[in-house]
Amino acid sequence: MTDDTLFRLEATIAERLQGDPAASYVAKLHGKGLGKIAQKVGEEATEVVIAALSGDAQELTGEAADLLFHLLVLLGEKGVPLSAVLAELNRREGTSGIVEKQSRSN
Ligand SMILES: N=c1c2ncn([C@@H]3O[C@H](COP(=O)(O)OP(=O)(O)OP(=O)(O)O)[C@@H](O)[C@H]3O)c2ncn1[C@@H]1O[C@H](COP(=O)(O)O)[C@@H](O)[C@H]1O
Repeated sequence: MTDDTLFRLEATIAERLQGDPAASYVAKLHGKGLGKIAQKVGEEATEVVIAALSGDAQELTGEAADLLFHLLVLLGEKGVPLSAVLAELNRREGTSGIVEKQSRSN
C-alpha cells in the first residue's frame, strides 16, 4: 500500500468500466447500471457499520476496503475524479465541523 493506491485503483476502474463483464467485476457492475452500483455502496456502508459495532479490527478493515472500492466505482461511473473529492477535503482542512455547522445555521 502506497499513497497512490487509490489513484491506481481509480485508473484500473476507469479502464475496466469498458471491459468484458465476463472477465471483470467492475465491467459487470457497470453493465448492471448506476442504480446497482449505488446500491452496492449502500450495502458496503452498512457492512462497515455492522463490522464497527460487532466485528473485530480485521473485519472492519476488510469492509472499509470494500466500501472504498465500491465508492471509487460509483465516482468513476459518474465521472467524478478522486482528485476532486480530495480537493474538497483539502478545502475543508482546518475548518472545524462545529464551526462549519454554526455558519450554516446563521
Ligand atoms: N478492490 C477490488 C475489490 N474489492 C472487492 N471486490 C469484489 O466486490 C465483490 C463484492 O462482493 P459481493 O458479494 O458484495 O457482490 P456480488 O455477490 O458479486 O454482487 P451482488 O450479490 O450484489 O449481485 C466481490 O466479487 C469482490 O471480489 C473487488 N473487485 C475488484 N477490486 C479491484 O478492482 C480491480 C479490477 O477488478 P476487475 O474489474 O474484476 O478486473 C482489481 O484488480 C482490484 O484491484
